[in-house]
Amino acid sequence: MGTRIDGYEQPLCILTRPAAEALRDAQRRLLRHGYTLKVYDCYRPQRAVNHFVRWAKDLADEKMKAEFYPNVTKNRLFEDGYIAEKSGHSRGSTVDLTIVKLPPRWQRPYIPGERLAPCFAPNRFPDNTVNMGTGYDCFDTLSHTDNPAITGEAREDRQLLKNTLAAVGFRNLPEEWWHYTLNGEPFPGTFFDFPVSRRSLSDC
Ligand SMILES: C[C@@H](N)C(=O)N[C@H](C)C(=O)O
Ligand SMILES: [Zn+2]
Repeated sequence: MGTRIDGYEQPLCILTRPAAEALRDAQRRLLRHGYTLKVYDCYRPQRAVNHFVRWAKDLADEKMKAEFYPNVTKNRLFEDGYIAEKSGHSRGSTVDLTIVKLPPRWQRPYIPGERLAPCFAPNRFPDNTVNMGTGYDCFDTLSHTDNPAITGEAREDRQLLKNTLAAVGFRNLPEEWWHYTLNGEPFPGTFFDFPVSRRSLSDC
C-alpha cells in the first residue's frame, strides 16, 4: 500500500500462546538444519484488514502495483485469494514467515521510496532470506506454494518451510507460500481488533 497500516503501532509479533509455542518448536527444528525463521506479520487487527479493503476498492491507487501485483488487476486481489476481508491473522494464530540460512547475511535497511521492482525479480531489494522464487506479499500465481514453475532450491526451500510448519501443526494457504494458520486454533470465530502495541499485552 505504501503507507502505514491502521492498527500497527509497534513492530511486534503478537500470537496466541499455542501458535507461539508451535512456532518455537518449528524454530528448534530449523536451527538443527542451519536455518532460522523470519516473521513478517502475525496478529493483524480487524481495523488493518478494513484498511486493506478500502485500499483495494480504490482502483485509482496503483502506487504499488509495479512491485506487488504487476500481473493481477487490483479488483481481483480478494477473489484470487491474496487478501481476505475476514483474515485468519485477526484470530491471532496465523503468521506470514520465511527462513534465513545461518549465519545470516548482513542486510542493509530498506530505504522508503526506493525504486519499485516486480516482486518476482531476483535481487529486488536487500534481503537475507532464502530465495523462494518470489518475495513476500507478491500477489502472483508464482507465489502459489506448489506452482510447478518454481523449481530447484526455491521449491526445496518452500517444502522445507511447509514440512517444518506442518510437523508442528500449521497448515499453508495454497495461494501464498508464506502464510500459515495453526490447526485447532484457540479463537476460530473471533476477529480481534486491539492494536499491535505493547500496551495491548498484559504480563499474566
Ligand atoms: C495480505 C497478505 N499478507 C495476507 O495475509 N493474505 C491473506 C489471504 C489474508 O489476508 O488473510
Ligand atoms: Zn498472511
